[in-house]
Amino acid sequence: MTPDLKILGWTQFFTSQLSTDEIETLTPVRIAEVRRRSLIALKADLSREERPLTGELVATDFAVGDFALIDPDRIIRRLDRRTLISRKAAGPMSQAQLIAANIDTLFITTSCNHDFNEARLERYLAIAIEAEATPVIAITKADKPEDITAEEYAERARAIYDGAAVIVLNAKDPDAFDELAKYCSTGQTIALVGSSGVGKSTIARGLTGLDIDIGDIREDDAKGRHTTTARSMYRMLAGGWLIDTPGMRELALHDASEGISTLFEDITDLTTACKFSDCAHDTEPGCAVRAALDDGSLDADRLARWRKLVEEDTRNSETIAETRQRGRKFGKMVKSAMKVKSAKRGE
Ligand SMILES: Nc1nc2c(ncn2[C@@H]2O[C@H](COP(=O)(O)OP(=O)(O)OP(=O)(O)O)[C@@H](O)[C@H]2O)c(=O)[nH]1
Ligand SMILES: [Zn+2]
Repeated sequence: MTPDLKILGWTQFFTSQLSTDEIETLTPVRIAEVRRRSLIALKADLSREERPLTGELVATDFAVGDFALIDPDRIIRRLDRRTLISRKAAGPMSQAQLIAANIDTLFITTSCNHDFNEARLERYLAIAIEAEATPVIAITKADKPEDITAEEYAERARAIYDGAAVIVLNAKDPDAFDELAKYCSTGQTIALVGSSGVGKSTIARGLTGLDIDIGDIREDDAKGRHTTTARSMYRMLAGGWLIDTPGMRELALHDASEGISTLFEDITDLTTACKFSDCAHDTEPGCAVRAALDDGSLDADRLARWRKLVEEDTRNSETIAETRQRGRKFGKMVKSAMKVKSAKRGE
């Protein structure tokens, strides 16, 4: 294993998954693009090579940012991920779609104006924590704050979660990137999320020196054609990688109960102190959550946001679980129908 692989974001975590045989015969790569029937593999010399998806390998099992092993002709296997960001796909078949793998830091972007919103930040924080990526809150437009000062926005952000660094910046100032750069050095992989207009593309351009538009990659059109071949992995000036895939823009919360528990650790702790284990924190006697509200140690707004987030997560996670269940039943039905057919044909 050559140390050059570090340039791709490779760590001991991935080396430990390889057999001696694999180390001798196969090439580790990072997946830079997932197409319908092939993958674009990024090699340690930074060249890109296409490999067809053959045999058991299907596009839906891969995400941009995954590490895999290839030989001169094929993809051999995907390696276990360190982190994974997925989303709930739109439409009735609400499956989880893989958005990006092995992200170290998620820059949650907002700005010093009406975009700043605790509930929105908490939703992204829960996603980052659940994915096991380090959340960093980047607040742009510090040069023209609205209503309150930039430092006051930073204070509000810091009050949300002490596990996230908060950086206030003017994304149009080249010096602003010094503070972000420490998350972007060789071996590191980042992604940017946030609403339209908060400055994601401005930050991405500053970090890469490339003329890119974050979140602007169109998804497949209704006829299932790929409408774009835009890249999804960009090398940053500091040496790391920025991943921007279709879907990063519409991240919705799902299966993030752990992320929510960590983010709202105070409330999680209170709920375990309620008299009834299925307490709805409503009118039940012995409710520790209500007691905290009453003595002023718990903020009512924060509790309301927690409730909404838990509800959203539960709703979305259920649909995904149900879809999976349906899919499995359908698969079984097809299999048994085929068995009947082949039995009829005397196979
Ligand atoms: N003054 C100031 N303007 C900024 C800052 N960050 C971004 N802008 C401006 O805000 C506008 C939107 O920035 P973008 O980088 O396009 O925002 P985005 O998040 O990529 O938005 P979408 O492309 O719509 O998703 C542009 O005109 C930027 O020049 C900042 O820190 N200060
Ligand atoms: Zn309770």
